[in-house]
Amino acid sequence: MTMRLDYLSIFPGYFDVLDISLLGKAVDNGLVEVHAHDLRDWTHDRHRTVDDTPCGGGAGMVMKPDPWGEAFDGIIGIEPDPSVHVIFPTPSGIPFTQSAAQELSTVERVVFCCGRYEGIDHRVIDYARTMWTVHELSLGDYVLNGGEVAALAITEAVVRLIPGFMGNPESLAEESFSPGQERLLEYPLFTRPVSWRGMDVPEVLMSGHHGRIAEWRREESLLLTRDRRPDLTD
Ligand SMILES: NC(=O)c1ccno1
Repeated sequence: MTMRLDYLSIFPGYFDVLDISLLGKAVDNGLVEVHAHDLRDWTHDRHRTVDDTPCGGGAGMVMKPDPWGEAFDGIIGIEPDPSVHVIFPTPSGIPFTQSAAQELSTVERVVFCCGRYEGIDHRVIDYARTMWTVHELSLGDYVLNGGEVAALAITEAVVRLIPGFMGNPESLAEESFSPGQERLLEYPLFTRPVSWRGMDVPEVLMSGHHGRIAEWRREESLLLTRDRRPDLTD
């Protein structure tokens, strides 16, 4: 399966980075197909206007619905299709989690709608919900200047889970938040040299005793999770 990823933004250049590293390799080996679009290509005035003042007053500008609607028509189509997943990165979205990344890694088409200014006219989201499967997703309780960086983060979290993307799928099994990890944070990692600036790799990790190593790692994960993310252990 090839996953098609579309990005709608007034700064499509943000997505040039997807040609680099593993994501670039995923494109080269046909796992993903990436299309970045400039929302202004669906405007019709000299200034290629995409925003206007908010109805009801308030600071800043709101993204007009018209360019979004025409871009949807051109990029996705005018027929409803729930197999298309449309993502609006927004601080008011539901928290984006590893399980959401896992679910999205199995779909064939994802369209990212990257808002700017104060946000997108809500009718755009309401319209999208009548046509496709919509996700309003938040990376965390903070505000970015737009959805582009969040779209890149979500892309990386999703694409790396596509079968065939990671050279060694085993490396996914023990990461933080991996399925079967009981929502535990990953244990501390070490490699050679065994001694570095007066600090040594924990002896148990050099013992070759797999049972003890597994026990040490689980204990470290439990301690780390309890300390940093007690919410995960509820
Ligand atoms: N917190 C977020 O995910 C976000 C997306 C756009 N601005 O903030």
